[in-house]
Amino acid sequence: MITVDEARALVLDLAPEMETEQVPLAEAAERVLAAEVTANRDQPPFAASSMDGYAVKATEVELHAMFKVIGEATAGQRFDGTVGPGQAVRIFTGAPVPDGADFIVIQEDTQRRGDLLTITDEPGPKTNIRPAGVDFRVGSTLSAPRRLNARDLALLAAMNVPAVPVARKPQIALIATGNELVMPGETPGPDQIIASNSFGLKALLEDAGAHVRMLPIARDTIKSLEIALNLAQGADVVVTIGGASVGDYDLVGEASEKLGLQQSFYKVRMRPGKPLMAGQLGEAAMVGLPGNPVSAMVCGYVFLVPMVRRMLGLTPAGPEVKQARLASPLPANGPREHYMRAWLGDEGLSAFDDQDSSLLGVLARSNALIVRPPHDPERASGEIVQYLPI
Ligand SMILES: Nc1nc2c(c(=O)[nH]1)N[C@H]1C(S)=C(S)[C@@H](COP(=O)(O)OP(=O)(O)OC[C@H]3O[C@@H](n4cnc5c(N)ncnc54)[C@H](O)[C@@H]3O)O[C@H]1N2
Ligand code: MOO
Repeated sequence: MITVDEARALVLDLAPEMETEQVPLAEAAERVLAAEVTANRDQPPFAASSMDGYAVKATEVELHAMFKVIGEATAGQRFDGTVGPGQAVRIFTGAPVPDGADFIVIQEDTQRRGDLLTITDEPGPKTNIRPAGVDFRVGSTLSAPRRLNARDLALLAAMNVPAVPVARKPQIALIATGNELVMPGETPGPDQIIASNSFGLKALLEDAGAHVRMLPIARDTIKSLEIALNLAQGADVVVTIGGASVGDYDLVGEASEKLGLQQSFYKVRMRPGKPLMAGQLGEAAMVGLPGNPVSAMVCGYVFLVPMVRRMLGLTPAGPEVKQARLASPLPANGPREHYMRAWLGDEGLSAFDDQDSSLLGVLARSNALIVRPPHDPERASGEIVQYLPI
């Protein structure tokens, strides 16, 4: 059986690179910027007042100094003249600083009667002027690749960039398999349960930047699986859930091989997630996840999210392994790399007692997966271990 790292490398090899498409800025949130963007203007494009007040000459600023107000500068309409000795221009936040002025006295420090302005409080040394280009200049760049967040979008808008090149969203088709499954909201028969994995995986993969299409549940027959796999055509990645193990009704491998799957690997030395399968199915990459709900989700974090990141051109593709102190001890690990559901709090990491791979409740109460190497010995409280934030 191959290791998790080997399996992830093979999965990443299957991940197709996405082309670039242009999207309007208003639709670019969370998309992956595919090429560096360059500002073609300075911001602010002129020296601007940062306060409401009066533009004067700095050398004339002192308590009780008096000025004649000769005009007004607003945000959007500059004062065209020049501020001379003894003169002031009424100015508002964001307005261009008039020629001849190099200091803004805030209005709270002044008293005005008609055109006569007096400084009534010590203004202090701050000029209240934002130099031209202090935020960014022509040629400033926003680097790529990057997932565009709210802050990036505000900056791009200020740069006057109306549309951006982004990586096309990977299209992922999700196929739940099993005679026992019905959709949430349906009435299950006495031996049936609700298909849950697709919902967790859809949220996880869309959060990573993919577009996910949930296909109808496939039943445990070759024919039904073939129909579902055919419906998945057009997807960049086809993900099946369940039917991956060795039981008589675990037919995903057989059905996909009938359709021409070139298998890359089957089974990984990990827990949960052992019966993972991956390969190339026509134009698409295919990943067959184990059906146990936690196994499917853990494989989502460990393999599918990295795959989406690779397709989007993000680096590193692999999950970010962190380190933290154990708040409670851990038993020795077995031969498989173990991803243990855990809670990371102020005291450190605590693994949940029951790690059975059917327990979604435990997964929902977790915010970390402790990563245990094969044959890791017992660990005491206070020891440092590796974990994935989830
Ligand atoms: N004799 C062996 N039995 C099993 C082995 C093994 O090595 N030898 N491996 C076990 C491990 S580990 C796992 S993981 C599971 C994987 O099984 P499958 O991928 O074949 O999954 P199913 O049998 O179809 O389902 C397992 C379990 O999960 C439930 N399930 C399936 N799909 C969904 C879904 N979309 N939403 C919610 N729950 C789902 C299903 O009802 C079963 O309870 O095999 C072990 N067996
Ligand atoms: O590999 Mo299974 O996923 O341990 O439950």
